[in-house]
Amino acid sequence: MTLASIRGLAAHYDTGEGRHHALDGVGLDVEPGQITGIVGESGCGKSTLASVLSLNPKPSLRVDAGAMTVAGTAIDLTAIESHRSLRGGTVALLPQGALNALNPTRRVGSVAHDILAVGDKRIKRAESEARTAARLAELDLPSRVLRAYPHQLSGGMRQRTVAALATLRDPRLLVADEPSSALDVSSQRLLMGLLRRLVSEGLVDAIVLITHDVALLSELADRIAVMYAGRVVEQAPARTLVDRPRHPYSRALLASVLAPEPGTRGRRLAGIPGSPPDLRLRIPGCPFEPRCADAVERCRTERPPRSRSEGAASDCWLHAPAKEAADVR
Ligand SMILES: Nc1ncnc2c1ncn2[C@@H]1O[C@H](COP(=O)(O)OP(=O)(O)OP(=O)(O)O)[C@@H](O)[C@H]1O
Repeated sequence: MTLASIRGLAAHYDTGEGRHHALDGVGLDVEPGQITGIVGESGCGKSTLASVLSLNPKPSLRVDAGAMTVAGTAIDLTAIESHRSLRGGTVALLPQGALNALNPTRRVGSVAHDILAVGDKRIKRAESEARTAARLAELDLPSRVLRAYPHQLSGGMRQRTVAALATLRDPRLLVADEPSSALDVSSQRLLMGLLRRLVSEGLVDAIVLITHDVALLSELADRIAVMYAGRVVEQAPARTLVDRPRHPYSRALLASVLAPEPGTRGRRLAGIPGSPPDLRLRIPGCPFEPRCADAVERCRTERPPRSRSEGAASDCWLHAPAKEAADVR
């Protein structure tokens, strides 16, 4: 059974400069036993989607429409806070930046005790230490980490410690939002191996991994969802997506490099002209149309339907079933 499912999710932030439609009708299925990767350029809505999926949205986010279920529970998207009891135990977030995620003034064991006490108020210190030490050991960390402050750990150890804490209550779904972006290459490898192990050893049922790194996802993910301008424009088994991307944006993404954007942790697509649309504007058709070499008139005016083939789905008029696309071809 699908572990988490999202349908037609639309959400916005109101700012002094106008309303940003960060998510515009997103659909996503997360299957148990799998790592689902979400990839896309800076500002396409990845973190916003991760925040909703992990039941941890920014207070300023407003959901306009959509439906979501997680581990059999229907989530009230207008009152996500009301589901906070599912955080940690059912859904957990592995955040970016291990250093910021750990409290510098507290020992790891003491933080771990508080996390476990959320699920079991009467848990004894000895038991929480034993359970935490076991989870640390599964991530190749010695039990002395229990008594360490964050600054006493190396960067890679800190990130694994954060992963241990995030999974301490054996969440069914782990949402990892760019967890490796601040790490050196060898710590990145360790962390990615760890994510794979968490799923293969059943410590979590499924992982959603947000990244701008398509190469990494092609090695690690079972499925990949490609986001553009607040929408998931294509999702497919990882191999299928890498070998035979269908959506013109996915093809451009795979053919190009995502170049660092100065002053942010984001990435923008280099190598194809133009830039993503301003999310304050409502886009009636396909948001990639202005940059798409294959676009036709209808792409500008009508939202492309979802077409499916070989376990893959893409939203593009060029792949629409013959009846719907009759006047395109
Ligand atoms: N707190 C906020 N207030 C207002 N607008 C926001 C807020 N957070 C995000 N946004 C806007 O929502 C859109 C989606 O942002 P989001 O952070 O989800 O994208 P992203 O794909 O995760 O980007 P990045 O890869 O740079 O982290 C962007 O246009 C962004 O400017």
